[in-house]
Amino acid sequence: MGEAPAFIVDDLLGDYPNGLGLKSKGHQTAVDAGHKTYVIGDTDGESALIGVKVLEKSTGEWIIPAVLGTKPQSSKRLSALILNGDRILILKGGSAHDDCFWFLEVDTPFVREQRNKLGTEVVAWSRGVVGDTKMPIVISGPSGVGKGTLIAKLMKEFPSTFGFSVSHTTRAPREKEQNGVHYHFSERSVMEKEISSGKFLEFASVHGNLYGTSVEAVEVVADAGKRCILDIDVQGARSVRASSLEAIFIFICPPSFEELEKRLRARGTETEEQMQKRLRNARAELEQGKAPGLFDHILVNDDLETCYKSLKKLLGLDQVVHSILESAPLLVNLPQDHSVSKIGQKIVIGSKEASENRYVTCLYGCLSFLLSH
Ligand SMILES: Nc1nc2c(ncn2[C@@H]2O[C@H](COP(=O)(O)OP(=O)(O)O)[C@@H](O)[C@H]2O)c(=O)[nH]1
Ligand SMILES: Nc1ncnc2c1ncn2[C@@H]1O[C@H](COP(=O)(O)OP(=O)(O)O)[C@@H](O)[C@H]1O
Repeated sequence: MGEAPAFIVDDLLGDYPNGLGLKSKGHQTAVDAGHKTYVIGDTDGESALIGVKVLEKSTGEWIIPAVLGTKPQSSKRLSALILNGDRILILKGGSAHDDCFWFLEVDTPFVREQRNKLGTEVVAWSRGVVGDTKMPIVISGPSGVGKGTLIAKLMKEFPSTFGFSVSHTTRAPREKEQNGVHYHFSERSVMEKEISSGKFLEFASVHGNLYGTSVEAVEVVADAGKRCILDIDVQGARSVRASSLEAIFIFICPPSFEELEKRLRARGTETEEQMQKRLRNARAELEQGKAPGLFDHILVNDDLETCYKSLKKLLGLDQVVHSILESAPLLVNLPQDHSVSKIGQKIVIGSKEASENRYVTCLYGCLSFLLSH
């Protein structure tokens, strides 16, 4: 294989006029996206985290954007590449495999929505994941339909494959629920503050309480190399659909409304008043769940074992001998001295320290490394 054309984005900084406050080149990198230039790196010389500044090219105005998501620690050597015109892949030289590449969303539907909501420039970080991470699974359905039961069965049968996204909620814990396992139980004022600081991928008010999926909840599962399961309501599913997190959306229906009420009563976790509220909301949720375009699959949970079998089938698990982690990801630490370029659908990371280029296939939010020869 010949030498891939290397493109080190740091080189771009040489093209900038003086007086832009840019520091030593390796600590920063600049990428053009439409009529804006994003300068990423050590932007104030003080923070230990990677900063972002945006240059509006038509006016020459610098903007400090609102930054959502967990910011990466700064690095001595950064390079970057724009993907699909809406997100920037950032590589941190000399970093460990679990910290070496990140995505900065600059114009995805999620960022655009946040920009409209906040009325300011917005960017959003997400950590890249090495390995063949499959798409997260979003499971929705009315209270008492059996979402938790089905998810528990899946996690029990495939413990090394699936990880549960532990949501935050302001509702009180039920008797057997553990903080940090079933939910992160939170005060409303704390959660509201965290919502405005951009901690959540999505959030919604459900049955009178706040519920939200933090960016970290999904990252923890991905970092463990597992496939993430989200148990969220229909509003949450809609937000995830609008975000750049690609997922499979499954809606669980009861065989009848009477059966739903029976299950909810038999579970015995709600007061009569709460139960009535959940049943009222169930009617609307069932209608929204069946609306076209939101859910990829609708399963009726009549007989539990039959429904569980159907769930496994649509997740491609029905034939699987229990060793999902067959192909262990090839873990590499990104060398300090590297270059990055895009050739067709492939992203090529060239390394002067290694004799060969490392070929990387880019899936969204996930890079799987394939060594080339
Ligand atoms: N949007 C959103 N909904 C959530 C989240 N976590 C849980 N939910 C939903 O909130 C609703 C109430 O959940 P919960 O109080 O545990 O009651 P249950 O559905 O009766 O088990 C359910 O529809 C959940 O799917 C979250 O992080 N975001
Ligand atoms: N297919 C089923 N048939 C009968 N009962 C079920 C079935 N699926 C779940 N259940 C029971 O219904 C109740 C509600 O299930 P749960 O998983 O807590 O629902 P959700 O998480 O959707 O609120 C639980 O007591 C559970 O044991």
